[in-house]
Amino acid sequence: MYYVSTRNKGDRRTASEAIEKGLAVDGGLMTPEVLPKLSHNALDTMRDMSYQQRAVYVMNAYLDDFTSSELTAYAAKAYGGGKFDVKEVAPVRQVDSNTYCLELWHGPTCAFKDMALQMLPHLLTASLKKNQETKTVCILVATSGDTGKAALEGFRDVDKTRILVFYPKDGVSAIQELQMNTQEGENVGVCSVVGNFDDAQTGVKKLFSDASLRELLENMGFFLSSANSINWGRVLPQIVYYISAYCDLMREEKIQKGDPVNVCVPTGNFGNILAAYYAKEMGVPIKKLICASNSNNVLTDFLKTGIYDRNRTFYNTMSPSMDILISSNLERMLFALSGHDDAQVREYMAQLNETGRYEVSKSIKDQLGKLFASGYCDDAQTQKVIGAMWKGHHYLIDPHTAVAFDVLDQYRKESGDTTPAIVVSTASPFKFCDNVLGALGVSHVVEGTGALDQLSKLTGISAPAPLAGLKEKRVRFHQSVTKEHMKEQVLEMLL
Ligand SMILES: N[C@@H](CCOP(=O)(O)O)C(=O)O
Repeated sequence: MYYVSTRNKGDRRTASEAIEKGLAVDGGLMTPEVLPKLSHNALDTMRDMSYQQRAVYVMNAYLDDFTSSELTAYAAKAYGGGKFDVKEVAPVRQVDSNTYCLELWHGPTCAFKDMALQMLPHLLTASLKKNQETKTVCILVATSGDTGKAALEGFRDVDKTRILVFYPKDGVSAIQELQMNTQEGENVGVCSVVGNFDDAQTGVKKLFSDASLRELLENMGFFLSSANSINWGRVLPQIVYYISAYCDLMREEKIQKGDPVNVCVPTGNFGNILAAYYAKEMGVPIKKLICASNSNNVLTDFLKTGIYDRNRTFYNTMSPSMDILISSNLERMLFALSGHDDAQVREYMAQLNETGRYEVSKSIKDQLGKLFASGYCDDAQTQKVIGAMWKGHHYLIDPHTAVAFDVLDQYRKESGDTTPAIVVSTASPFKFCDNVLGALGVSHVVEGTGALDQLSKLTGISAPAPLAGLKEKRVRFHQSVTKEHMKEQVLEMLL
């Protein structure tokens, strides 16, 4: 199978080339030329498999230049060896008669990004070898909180890699910031950017297209790649957990093979819900893809109207990982729904770049309407949902997950659709303990890591070990730059 740029189908690469480079040279996103379909007995076959085995089964269909035994070794390292605090890796928990929660935060950094960023380093380093790459890969990451830490942890001290993370100053939670700034490892760097996530992400994308930087780095023995979901190696492992969740529900006899389910995904950069779309296209009976946003509701409006317009107020919310107005992975969706019309995608992206706005064709709009439902939830409502979930179900959820539960509720009320739904839970509530405590009615929240103990005491639930251990960690990174100075920062961090 080959991968093509969403902006130029003529740019055709193997899987290992797509993963190694992260982004196409024209700024497009490398995307499978053809989506593989699950065979008619694939779900039955995977039903009784472990998460690791399912990951190999699914990834095999996409990665022609990797062998099954290579993928088996990566899956064992990524998801085994005690890296996840539950043996199921991505457990599905029943909340009520037709609502399930897919918990994706049992990994080393307590967010769903671990599901892909424990795998990507194996895929990327193998890709370097397969393509006889001698230079060191310099991975640039823009993060609104979760990707950064997961990427740092995944690539920490990985041979032939350097990783540099940019996050928005004042745009991540206190725990997220501490997780990143205390990161250990010889090949890591972290820096805040004055501005919001879009500033950081646009800044990183500019660095990718900066020919003089590329040349300079080449002379220093480096080349650039990405650990954001623009890299196909990030999206692929995320497809696995949707298929796995469906298999778990079959195994638990909550559903029969073929029964439809809805999925509700809190998303900002569109990578997580895009992975659910690919799972659906492969043959998982997903009926509606429900896209949940916070007050940065650019995706809600887009999916309802076909008009993408980022010219609006940017809000810093209590679900910061979704504080995004330029949603990178939508580009892959447009490529799929336009029938791989690279010229059309180029045109939309040029308009987005120049005016901050584009309107998709009627055909794309109609397809979006059939595939997706969308909604958003503000901070006040997010707090209420966290409180109600704890009171009603004794289930502690983080603000992003609360946004998804609320949007699912809105969808059900509006549509009357009672299809069993899987809500995607993207982060441990302890990552956002200050806001979670507030939602549970605590008026005096202790500063810093003390809030972890406070939440633990209040709920009787222990903080995940990697977060509880933050107290002992030394803060290593303090740098902050304006978006105009990110290039200098990259060079400085590499020296
Ligand atoms: N929510 C993300 C933003 C970056 O998204 P990604 O899917 O491209 O990694 C974060 O937590 O950093």
